[in-house]
Amino acid sequence: MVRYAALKGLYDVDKTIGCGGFAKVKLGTHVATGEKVAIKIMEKNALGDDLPRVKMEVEALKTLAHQHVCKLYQVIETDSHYFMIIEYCSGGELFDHIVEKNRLTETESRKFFRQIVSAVAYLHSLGYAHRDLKPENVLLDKQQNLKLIDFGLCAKPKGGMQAHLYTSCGSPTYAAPELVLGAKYLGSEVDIWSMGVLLYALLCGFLPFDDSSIENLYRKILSGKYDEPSWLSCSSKRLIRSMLQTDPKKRITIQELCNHPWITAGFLNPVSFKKNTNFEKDKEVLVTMSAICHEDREHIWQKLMEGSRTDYRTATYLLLLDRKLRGLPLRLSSASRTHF
Ligand SMILES: O=C(Nc1ccc2c(c1)CCNCC2)c1ccc(-c2cn[nH]c2)cc1OCc1ccccc1
Repeated sequence: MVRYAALKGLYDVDKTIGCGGFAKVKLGTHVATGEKVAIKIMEKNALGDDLPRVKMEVEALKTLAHQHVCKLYQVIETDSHYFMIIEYCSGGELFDHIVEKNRLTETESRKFFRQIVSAVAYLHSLGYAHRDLKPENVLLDKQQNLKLIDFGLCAKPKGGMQAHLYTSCGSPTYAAPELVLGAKYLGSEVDIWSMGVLLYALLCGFLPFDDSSIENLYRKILSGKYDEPSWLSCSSKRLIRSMLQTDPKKRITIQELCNHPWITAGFLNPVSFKKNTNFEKDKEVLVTMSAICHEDREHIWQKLMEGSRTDYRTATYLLLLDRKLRGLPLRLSSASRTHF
């Protein structure tokens, strides 16, 4: 039987490109537009207690729309599987990019780090904390733009960003001292620490706290002591110190980070967390869709607004919008008429 009957006619499925803990990522093609996508496949009964993470990720990604957050186009749920149709990031992991170049220059690091800060500032402005920021969760698209992935651990505390979280999660190597201690913590503050580890990895090519034994790793994190290689500039060292601050109350905040001299050096303006992608109403895209499915534009837009934001119609709209933003002609296969 066709392995993924639920995708038939909607997405062509190609090779597997990644296997995470409870998910497999395959390359795919959105049939109606011919656009490439990533298909994250999760087997329900293999998810176990990871099931809430999937629901958390879907809910978060449905809300989030930012140029540096990996876009969710569609969610298909069957009795046995979840399929998440996600933005194609052919640049692979930022981690591989760093390893390949040994380490990045200050200018290159700044370009990537500004994009991370912009994405995290946007998350925090909506009351979300990622809580699992690490190089493996930062992908690059074809234009070397950064895309944050894996919102399975992101939290939107009920009491807003000042409410304390307790679940210890994420990977120890990037975990802040208060997380390691199992103390109560603020999602926003642990994200700043993880971004400090990320910035260190960009500039140095290795991690500030690393040890094969988990006890030694924890001891190093709690000490807050790490090497400062000779090639680090003074301003880089100052910025990293302000992020890898063991006392979360003394740690730099996301707002201060957006305006930090190291971040703004060479740029005209501080990092803004304004997203430049909205779910804005695009006439040309709606005209293209209405030509195929013989519905008028308003009716299509209405259904898009009312829909769950994770159906084939939404995927088609967003992928056409992406094509337009890349200056490509809008095209739809007439066979797709029956699907939205
Ligand atoms: O599009 C994604 N990945 C991806 C696509 C194309 C290519 C590569 C990678 C690099 C490998 N050579 C072929 C080119 C892609 C998109 C989203 C997600 C994703 C979003 N939430 N969770 C996962 C994961 C993705 O991948 C995982 C991956 C696979 C191989 C290496 C690096 C990364």
